[in-house]
Amino acid sequence: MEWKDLKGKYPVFCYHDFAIIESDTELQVHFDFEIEGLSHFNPEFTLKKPEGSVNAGNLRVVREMAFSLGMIELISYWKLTCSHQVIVECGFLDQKQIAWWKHLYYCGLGEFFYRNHIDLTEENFMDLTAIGERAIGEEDPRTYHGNLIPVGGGKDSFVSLELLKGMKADNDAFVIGRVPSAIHSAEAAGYTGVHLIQAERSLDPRMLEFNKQGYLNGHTPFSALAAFASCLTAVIYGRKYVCLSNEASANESTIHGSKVNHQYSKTFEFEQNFTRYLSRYVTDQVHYFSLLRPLSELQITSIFATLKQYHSVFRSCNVGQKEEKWCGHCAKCLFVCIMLSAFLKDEDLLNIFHADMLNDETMQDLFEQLTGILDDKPFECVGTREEVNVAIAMSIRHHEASGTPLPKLYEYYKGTSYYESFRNRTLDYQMWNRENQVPAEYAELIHEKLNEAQRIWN
Ligand SMILES: CC(=O)N[C@H]1[C@@H](OP(=O)(O)OP(=O)(O)OC[C@H]2O[C@@H](n3ccc(=O)[nH]c3=O)[C@H](O)[C@@H]2O)O[C@H](CO)[C@@H](O)[C@@H]1O[C@H](C)C(=O)N[C@@H](C)C(=O)N[C@@H](CCC(=O)O)C(=O)O
Ligand SMILES: Nc1ncnc2c1ncn2[C@@H]1O[C@H](COP(=O)(O)OP(=O)(O)OP(=O)(O)O)[C@@H](O)[C@H]1O
Repeated sequence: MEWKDLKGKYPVFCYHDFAIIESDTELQVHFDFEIEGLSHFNPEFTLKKPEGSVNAGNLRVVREMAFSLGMIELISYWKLTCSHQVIVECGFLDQKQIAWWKHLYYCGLGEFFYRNHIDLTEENFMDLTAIGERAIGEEDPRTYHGNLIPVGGGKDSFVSLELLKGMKADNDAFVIGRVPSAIHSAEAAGYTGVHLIQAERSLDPRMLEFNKQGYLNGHTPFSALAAFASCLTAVIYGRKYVCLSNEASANESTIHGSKVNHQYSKTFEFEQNFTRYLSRYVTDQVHYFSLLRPLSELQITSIFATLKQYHSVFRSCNVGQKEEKWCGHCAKCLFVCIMLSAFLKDEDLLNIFHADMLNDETMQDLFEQLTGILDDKPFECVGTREEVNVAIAMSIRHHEASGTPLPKLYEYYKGTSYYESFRNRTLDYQMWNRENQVPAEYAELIHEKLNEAQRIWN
């Protein structure tokens, strides 16, 4: 279906309402969205409550968070028709908030617009109005403490779990959805029982049905959803810090020379905007930051490569996520394999991935996209072109020093001009991206781990 036709046929999208349904053990938020003339959509978000907790739904902060969660959920339904007018009936937004949400939607849907050839601007893609009231309710009398650690199941969250293990008594791991690798990762790091918080998020099946019929579909900013969901959870559990594992490398755009970034809601720009919004409009008790923000993917991998006890558990592959396996064919699998090849031997890589990707010539296109030989990066959560090249150069040197034959993709790489540019490059363990919001006491933990990794690998 053509986006212009759909936009014309369905001009109005409504966020009618959100309802907090609460029992002694559970808090559920039920949303009501509608594309006028097409359908209502009623997704839900469900969270187990801590034992002995009071009625959270009476708190202003919980109502404001639940409303905001709906503001980010709605984008998955809005994208079916890209309706011009979006009317929010169940909450109030001032002009700054309206601009804030439009910026998030526009950048977070950058890949969706690009791949569907939708040439709208941030000014004209949507007219957002809010005609409801600001959330009211009791103020929260508690003082929050401890860490909530959202876990995705890949190497990055393992590094955060490891960095924060000294504070374990005051930590909770948090997983959205039934993601087996994430649940097993948290468990492997010792987070079980009440310290493993799981949230259920349902997608309205009518949206999935419209997808099948050919309505518009594409990437949505899942990490922005994770930001709101984890902060709501931090409020319910009285946790002060929400410690994400997004890295500096996420800031690089996917499409060369443009701002289109698959990982927009993992960027520092989003993190800063989000924390400002949170403290101004919702709560100043929760501090959302990414613990790994000062680091590159290669630095993170240097730490993860030392955590051998987790090598059989972690899964970074989004394709095989539901079956808890590495698909062995996607950009993320190849990217993680290249990163680890800078530190681990070929047989260790085979044990992890059960696929010999570096000898698989069908991976050459993805390999060229990751290195920058081709202009655009794959639409996946992968690191910068530069660090991919540095990892390959490091691995080639290790192979040559030990007299091990080079895998086919690295043999091919040696014949490209990229090899000449990168052949002597190595990881700078002490590199520290200053664009971060990591509290000083946590930064110290990262420095210690980096030094340890440097001692092991040098
Ligand atoms: C697509 C997505 O975000 N999936 C996350 C979701 O998985 P779920 O099982 O609920 O849905 P899917 O089977 O993946 O999708 C079914 C259809 O529904 C549409 N859809 C899905 C989610 C959504 O928020 N909006 C939608 O419209 C979709 O278009 C399909 O037609 O929840 C899981 C946790 O419960 C996440 O783990 C799933 O994330 C996937 C692994 C995934 O690949 N996500 C990509 C968006 C992705 O690239 N994720 C990045 C984050 C990038 C970012 O900008 O935030 C990453 O994981 O590194
Ligand atoms: N289903 C989820 N539940 C809770 N938090 C999540 C979920 N998916 C992702 N996150 C959060 O977003 C961060 C970034 O996601 P991403 O998938 O890039 O990281 P990862 O799974 O930790 O590692 P990798 O980059 O190797 O996949 C995670 O580290 C985690 O903090």
